[in-house]
Amino acid sequence: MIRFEQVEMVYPGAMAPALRGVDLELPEGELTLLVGPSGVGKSTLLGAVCGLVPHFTGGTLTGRVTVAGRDTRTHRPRELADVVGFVGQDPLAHFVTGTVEDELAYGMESLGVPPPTMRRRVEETLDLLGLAELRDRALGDLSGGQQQRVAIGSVLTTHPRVLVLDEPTSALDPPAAEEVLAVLQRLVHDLGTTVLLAEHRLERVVQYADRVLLLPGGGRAPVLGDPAAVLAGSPVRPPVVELGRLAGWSPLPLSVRDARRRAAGLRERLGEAPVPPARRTPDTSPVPAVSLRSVGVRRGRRPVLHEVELEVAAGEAVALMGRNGAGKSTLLRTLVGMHRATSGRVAVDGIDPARTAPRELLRHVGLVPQDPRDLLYAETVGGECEAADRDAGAAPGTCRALVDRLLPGIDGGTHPRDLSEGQRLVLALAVVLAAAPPLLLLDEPTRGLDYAAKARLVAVVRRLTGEGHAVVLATHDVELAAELADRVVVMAEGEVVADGPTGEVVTASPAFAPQVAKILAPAGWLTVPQVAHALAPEPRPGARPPAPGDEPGDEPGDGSGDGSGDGSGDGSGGAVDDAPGRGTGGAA
Ligand SMILES: Nc1ncnc2c1ncn2[C@@H]1O[C@H](COP(=O)(O)OP(=O)(O)OP(=O)(O)O)[C@@H](O)[C@H]1O
Ligand SMILES: Nc1ncnc2c1ncn2[C@@H]1O[C@H](COP(=O)(O)OP(=O)(O)OP(=O)(O)O)[C@@H](O)[C@H]1O
Repeated sequence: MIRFEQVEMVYPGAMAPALRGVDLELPEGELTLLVGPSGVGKSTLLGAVCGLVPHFTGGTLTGRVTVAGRDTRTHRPRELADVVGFVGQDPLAHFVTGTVEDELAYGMESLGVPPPTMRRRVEETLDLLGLAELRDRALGDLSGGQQQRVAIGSVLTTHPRVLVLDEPTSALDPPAAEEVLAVLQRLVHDLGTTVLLAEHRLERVVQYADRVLLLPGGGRAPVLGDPAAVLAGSPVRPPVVELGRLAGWSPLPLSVRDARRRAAGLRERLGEAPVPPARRTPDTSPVPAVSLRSVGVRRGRRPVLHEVELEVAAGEAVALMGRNGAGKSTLLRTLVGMHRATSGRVAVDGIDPARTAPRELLRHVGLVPQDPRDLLYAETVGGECEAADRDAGAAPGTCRALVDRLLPGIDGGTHPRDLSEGQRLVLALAVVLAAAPPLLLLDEPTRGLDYAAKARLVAVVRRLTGEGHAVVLATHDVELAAELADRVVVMAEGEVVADGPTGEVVTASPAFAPQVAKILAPAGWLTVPQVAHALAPEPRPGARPPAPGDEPGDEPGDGSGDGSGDGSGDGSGGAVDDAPGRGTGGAA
């Protein structure tokens, strides 16, 4: 159905091809999961299937890509629209109408679907994606996850034979992600739709995949095959596979269910090993990093936050979780003064952010927004980093060093617009981390990040909390919350509905539980590094067990720091083989 013949793609002005030697065929009626390190070329490959590459991006595509027999280089995206539906990484950029309902209908209108059919499909899709209440809403006034749902819905209504989706669940809350994936699987099984989907959070998707297509990077050829077989040799692996490797299970499990069936022996081995206690809550400094008292916030005329109470101490890492539209981003934006509280009191590092000049505010708090583009203004990565160092009064080179540490191989001359999703996020993170304000706010900070980059981010943030910085992150990534947060705050409908130690909150609901917690329940393990540490045959003298959030090899005094040392520097995201769980005495 989708065929690549010796495909190579070079972007304008690029030194090296973004794709090389892709020669394979994806058969009809299967769900293929596209995986690989950040910046390796996944979006480029998807773009070549729907024609955006090279028609809209420019550059030179050699070889041939055909979809249902049509050559995507000689057919423009419009001429492929009756066959291929595409959901991109940035929904807002692809929206063509103003409201939710219009957007769901637009694709069908352009394909000439009869009005009664259109009406029926719009209603079905509104229900399917939980959008019924939002049908008249302006697209720009939706939360990130709500926008992503609309983007997916607008493509589903056209019933394409081929569906191409780029990280389609990256902004979705865990239950919504499951629903979307179940819908895609039903299309594949019932209608024979061909689905090609790129995703970093393999723990969410791999059990739905018929095949996995791996772009390993570093000049190695793509690998297409059975999911378990491909992931066994893949540089990117979900926690369930990491745990399987650690325990020596063969074949490797792909789902929590498979793993649970095999976990008896591992449970026994772990036996009496103490589950590491939650990290010591840091001493409360006289000035809390965040203090919200009965805070209410409106957006437009809509009340969005109600009576929010929240206190975050210096040195704490707090994860905000909760459904799409619950108010997480609004809360973070309120903490940097972008929204003014209509009631209650907001204090950040002792000041009211809505009444503080931006320059002064920078010294107290920094936000990495949900869309990192909102933070980036310079023409090049290098320029952005220099400006960040200047604004923050940091030593020259600070920001650039952070970029290299999080994701090696990003060229300083690249325009931020031309970065891959993960590369751009890393740049925005580095800009804010370079300033190292007392309070760091991260809104969904893992989109586009491979496991290795995520682990390095955890290490960087951990070091900052260790130095007394407070971190609040809004995230749907339950694995990240388990690794990074001391505390989890759950929001619903603009209110705080739960607030407690990570281990307690995430295991209280299957929606928030990380894979390891599900596999080894009722014991309290949350992450692979914790389990690896407990199994390590000879713990070094004086080594403490890792707490949630610690990265392998990031123990005090161990000097191995960020677990990198991978930098292949080829722009392929390089860091391919240091995912969490390695180097911890993996007693497989
Ligand atoms: N429009 C463009 N112009 C120039 N270079 C680009 C452009 N788009 C992407 N690139 C480069 O091509 C490479 C592959 O990017 P791509 O977005 O395909 O990666 P990806 O695997 O999807 O990454 P991620 O996991 O971060 O989403 C990157 O090095 C990126 O900087
Ligand atoms: N500009 C706006 N005008 C009016 N309402 C808005 C606006 N932006 C967001 N909202 C609404 O405010 C509510 C909270 O949105 P917010 O972005 O804070 O949610 P969130 O918890 O961050 O969601 P997500 O997980 O999807 O990112 C949602 O119902 C959203 O539709």
